[in-house]
Amino acid sequence: MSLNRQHAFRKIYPLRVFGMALGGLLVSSVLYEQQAGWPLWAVMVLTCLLWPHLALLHAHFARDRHRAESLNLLVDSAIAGAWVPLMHFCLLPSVLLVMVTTFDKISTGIRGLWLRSLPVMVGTALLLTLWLRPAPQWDASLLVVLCSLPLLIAHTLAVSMSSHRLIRTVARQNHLLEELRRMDAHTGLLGREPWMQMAVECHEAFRASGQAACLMMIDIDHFKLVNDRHGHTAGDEVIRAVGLILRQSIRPSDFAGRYGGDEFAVVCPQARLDDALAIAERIKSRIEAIRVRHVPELRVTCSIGVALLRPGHTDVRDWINEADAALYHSKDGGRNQVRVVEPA
Ligand SMILES: Nc1nc2c(ncn2[C@@H]2O[C@H](COP(=O)(O)OP(=O)(O)OP(=O)(O)O)[C@@H](O)[C@H]2O)c(=O)[nH]1
Repeated sequence: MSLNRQHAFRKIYPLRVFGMALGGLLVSSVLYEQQAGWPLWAVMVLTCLLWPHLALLHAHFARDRHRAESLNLLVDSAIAGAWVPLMHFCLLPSVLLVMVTTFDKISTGIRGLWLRSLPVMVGTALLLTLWLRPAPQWDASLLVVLCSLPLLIAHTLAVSMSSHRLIRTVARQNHLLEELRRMDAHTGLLGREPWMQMAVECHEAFRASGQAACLMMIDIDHFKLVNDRHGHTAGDEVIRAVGLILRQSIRPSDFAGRYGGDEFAVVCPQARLDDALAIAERIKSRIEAIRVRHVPELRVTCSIGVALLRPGHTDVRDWINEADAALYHSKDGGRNQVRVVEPA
């Protein structure tokens, strides 16, 4: 049983005190209009003013507080049902009490609670009707209408506010889920597909408005050896460190993704080749400085290929291929370097 469910009664307590007090105002107006005797006034004090505190004590001292609070909620329904015949079926307050109590059950989110509460409410109303046989007095005076308003307004406001909160929470969580779906969990960089999507958009912007951009492919050198010599845990730490370095080395407008196992890709929109080369050199030297805990002798380098977006790149694949070709030149040239393929 979750801690939250066990402590829900504390959250319900002030709402019950407030709601029952407004219900008490409504019931009192009917009792006043119908010139009820003291026993009914005593029942009103017990059910509307004392009951919320008794419910708190009941849940607080129960072994299973969630179960006790569920029972309290059913007692709320029994009270609402009882007041229908006790108010001689006065239409407006009766409907209001029944509706508010039922909506409250639905809004607890406890599965089937409102359905279980209905027979309790109807049963109590029926029993008291059979016992007391009250003569119906359907009409509500202006005083009763006025005394219904606080409960009606407060309940509508409370329901709207809680739906508003719920909608905002769901929207926030959806946004977070979408972010997580786009991210590579290991490095905090974009996953390959979302990165590719953004690269396509950048390529389209270039075709539409000639907006310059550079792309770099980054591959860790001899990473298989890192794994073989120092173990996969050390390899994983290197991958994580490279992810962090990329995030810290690029400009806010750039975006970096994990392209494959030990291969990363960065797009720098509105960057000239010189700007991109400066970023690439920064990344290269920061990767050289990586040190892994427990493996002080481990040294890491990377090779980087950079390509400027050109009209000859008919789609994003051409652009990536050119950066890849530059990366292979860098590997062939002895690794740990940044290369650009000079356009033919
Ligand atoms: N520890 C770890 N290893 C990975 C991960 N992803 C890929 N690898 C390993 O990275 C290695 C990549 O090796 P290769 O692409 O063959 O090349 P390399 O050893 O880096 O050599 P060069 O690229 O030619 O310098 C493979 O052995 C993969 O198993 C990962 O997330 N963690």
